[in-house]
Amino acid sequence: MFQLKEDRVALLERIQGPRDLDKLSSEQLTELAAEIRAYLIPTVAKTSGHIGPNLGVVELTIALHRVFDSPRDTVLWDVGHQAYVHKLLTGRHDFSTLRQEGGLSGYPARVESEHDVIENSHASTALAYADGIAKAHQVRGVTDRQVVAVIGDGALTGGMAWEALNNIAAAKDRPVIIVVNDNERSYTPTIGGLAEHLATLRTTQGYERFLEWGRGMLGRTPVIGTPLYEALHGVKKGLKDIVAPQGMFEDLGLKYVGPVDGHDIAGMESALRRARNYHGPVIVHAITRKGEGYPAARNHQLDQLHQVGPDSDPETGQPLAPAGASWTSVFADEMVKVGAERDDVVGITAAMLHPVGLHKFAERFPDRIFDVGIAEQHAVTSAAGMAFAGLHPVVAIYATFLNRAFDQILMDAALHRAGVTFVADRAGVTGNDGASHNGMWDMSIFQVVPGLRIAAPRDGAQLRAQLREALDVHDAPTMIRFSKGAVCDDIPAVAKAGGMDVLRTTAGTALTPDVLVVGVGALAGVALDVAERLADQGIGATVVDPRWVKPVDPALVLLAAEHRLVVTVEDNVRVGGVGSAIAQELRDAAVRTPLRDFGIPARFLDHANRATVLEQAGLTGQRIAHEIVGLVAGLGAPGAPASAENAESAASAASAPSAPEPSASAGTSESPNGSAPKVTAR
Ligand SMILES: Cc1ncc(C[n+]2csc(CCOP(=O)(O)OP(=O)(O)O)c2C)c(N)n1
Ligand SMILES: CC(=O)[C@@H](O)[C@H](O)COP(=O)(O)O
Ligand SMILES: [Mg+2]
Repeated sequence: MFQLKEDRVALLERIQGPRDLDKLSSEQLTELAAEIRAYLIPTVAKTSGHIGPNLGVVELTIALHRVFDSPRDTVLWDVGHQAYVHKLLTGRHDFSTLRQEGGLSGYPARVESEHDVIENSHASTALAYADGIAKAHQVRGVTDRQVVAVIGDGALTGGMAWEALNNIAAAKDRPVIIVVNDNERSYTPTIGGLAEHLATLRTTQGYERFLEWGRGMLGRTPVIGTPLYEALHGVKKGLKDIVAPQGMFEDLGLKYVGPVDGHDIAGMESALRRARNYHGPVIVHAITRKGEGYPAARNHQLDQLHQVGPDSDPETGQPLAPAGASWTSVFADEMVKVGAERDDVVGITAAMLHPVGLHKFAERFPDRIFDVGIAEQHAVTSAAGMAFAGLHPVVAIYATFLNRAFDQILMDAALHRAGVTFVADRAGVTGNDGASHNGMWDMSIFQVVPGLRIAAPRDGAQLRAQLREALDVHDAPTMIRFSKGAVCDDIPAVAKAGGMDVLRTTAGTALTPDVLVVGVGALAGVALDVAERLADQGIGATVVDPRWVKPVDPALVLLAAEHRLVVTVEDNVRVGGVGSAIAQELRDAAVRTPLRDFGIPARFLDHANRATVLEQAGLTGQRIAHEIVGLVAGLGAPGAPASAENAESAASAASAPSAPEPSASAGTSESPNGSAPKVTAR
């Protein structure tokens, strides 16, 4: 039974780097593994994080850092959500600030350690990195450094992984060591032919029985020692070769080592040494258990506590405070209703059935749900096929992961006018998962897709309505994007303008409608706050929610012409976002009203909670209103017609840096929008 003893970290404190592991006996290594679990479970319960995946790689990571010499040898983690043990063994012992502002990243981070390489939390990339590094070693004549990539069975279902395997297998003289961390799950059990094949390799009866016998007989007591263990391991391996057919990895040309008990440090070390000494492309197939050593995780039917917290109960892994309605839960419930009304509607997930809210639909319509594995590109094009054959697929994928399916949306869906609805969950700033999880680019990159229509609901009622509107479009792809977390309270419209909802006007006040504030999606509430603050300064504002942000509603252009300044507020990068699209429409219509767009700077943003990151980006009512007051002053006397000169003076008012830019990850790409946004004269 797992004991929660946060103070039991005596051995761990002695591990300042991987080489300190060499001094530990096998008994001490086992104790170290226990200490790591005892530390991570209560700590991550407080901070939030991926406890299940990390408890599944404790022994694997210890063995890996004993056999290889990071950072001389390069150790790569696919997704990287399972790199906490790696961090602990490379000198980072304080996880109390995990995923918090200024604290430890939940993924590898080069700024934290020379042992960290891949910061991107998008799955299925590690093998391509490994292939590239191995090729670089070959070109540069580097022969004394290993490249080791740890990839989960889930990440192995991603297309990029197979592109890399194809390349890695091509060169028998180019060493790449791939450790497949096979715990049979992504969040839920991994799907597809690959999962079946891994199961074949894993569950060959004779091999399994022998493994059990070997484990029992050996007990791995010191008295038996490594030589006998190695010998028996060789016998076990030989047996496996007899009973387990040559696997597809070997058919591909990769040396296959395993399957190995990933929780057996000595066994893993033996397998990793064999792989290291092979001097070619080799796969070590490690069998692990997600949440190992933590009953609350092992018994967690849904996803073995893929992630917990913040502020969850370390004994149970459950949140201490119940969560309210989220954007995702509103979507989940509406999909069940739609599913009952429309038998052409099907759901598609990329290995994230529950996180994207399709689990209820799946329970009700088990024949109309498709989990494609971590294969977003396949999800999109497969959906285009379904649309061609008469279905209306709803493809629910986090906005950040949808980025990788841009070409499929552009060419396989939009070019073919496929009636597919994409639901971009976690759109906008997500925060604690760091730079590669923010869904902050979708309304820019998908702006360029001909025929694609994009909706950004401001609340649950609008999400329900816009989902249905999207499902009524059969000759073009549609996209609905909404944030992570609690759904915004319903905001009623006071009027309509074209397809847009007017949320506030100056009617009934002494104010003239100087400013048109366009509040996009979840930031509609911020737009209303801006208008309230402007009114306090004697500036009249009209607030509109465009609802469908692509294409730009013609009524918005007309409204802009009736105001002296247009302001857009969006939870998306400014570059190429909704504000840019509206500005272009105003230019094309020769409407000279100056426009100021507020959005996220095109930078990689460090992890912090969503509210903090939005504040850092200046996306608060107070900051925006403050800047608008200056801009309106620059436009001249109230009621004076907007002019280029006035706009220029307003532009100079805007040129002074306003909000401090959000803290950015290392390697930040400067962007033209790195400086304060400017009013663009018409
Ligand atoms: C491209 C992409 N899609 C989805 C995700 C979300 N995601 C994070 S971890 C995970 C499951 C990964 O499964 P596996 O590789 O087996 O690792 P495990 O959690 O089992 O250790 C998924 C789908 C992601 N990180 N990247
Ligand atoms: C590692 C990964 O990609 C996801 O597990 C990520 O942590 C998403 O978390 P949320 O579902 O809480 O947004
Ligand atoms: Mg897995």
